[in-house]
Amino acid sequence: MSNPVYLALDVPQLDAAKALVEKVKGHIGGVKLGLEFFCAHGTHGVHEIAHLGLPIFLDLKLHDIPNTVAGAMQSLHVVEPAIMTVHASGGRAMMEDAKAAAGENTKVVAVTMLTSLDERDLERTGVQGTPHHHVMRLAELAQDSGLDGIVCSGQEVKSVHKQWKDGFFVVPGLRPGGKATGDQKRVVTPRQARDDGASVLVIGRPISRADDPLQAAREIEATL
Ligand SMILES: O=c1ccn([C@@H]2O[C@H](COP(=O)(O)O)[C@@H](O)[C@H]2O)c(=O)[nH]1
Repeated sequence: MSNPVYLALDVPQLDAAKALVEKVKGHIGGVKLGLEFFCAHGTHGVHEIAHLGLPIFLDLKLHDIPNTVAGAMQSLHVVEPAIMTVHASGGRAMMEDAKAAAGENTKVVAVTMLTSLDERDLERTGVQGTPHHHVMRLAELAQDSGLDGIVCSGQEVKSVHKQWKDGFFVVPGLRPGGKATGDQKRVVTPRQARDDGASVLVIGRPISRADDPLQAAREIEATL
């Protein structure tokens, strides 16, 4: 089985980002580039990281009207990402159009509820119910919209996997035992998420901010 760990490369300098990937590359399965990286380096930066030879997950969490999101997906064909994200709360038409506009080798997955939020945060945005209920509802919508899978926390992935047998599940908010959670609220260990059905494990700061990123990546790999 290939390594499910995608390193979240939330590093502003391109040279530092490339050096980090070179260092840990034998112990990860892919690289996740998000807003911080893309706003600083755009498609040029994505190409530079892609040249290092690992699959690219472009996590831009697109959320706009269907026509705009479809246009953005088309513009991003040039970087041929293996995985891309849109927000499930953008609705069915937006997700359908995003999938139709994506490159044929790109999996499109929908962010359900950010792992930095808990039930109280949900309530404050006017949504009633538990995170579990909210994620299950948005997962069903993403599936009905023809997407490949969703992004959810490790606390929901087991239930989602039962409901959507062949779905592709991306799980961030992962912390090896005892590591600082920072801004993440719905957290599990990488091993727990993998055992519960995650297809991709997104891990950033536990590797990128470790005193020794290579050792941190090796230790995580050894738990899987
Ligand atoms: O719900 C979500 C969706 C995306 N993310 C992204 O994953 C990484 C997590 O980084 P850590 O340093 O391991 O916390 C980050 O790039 C987020 O943008 C998420 O955390 N939660």
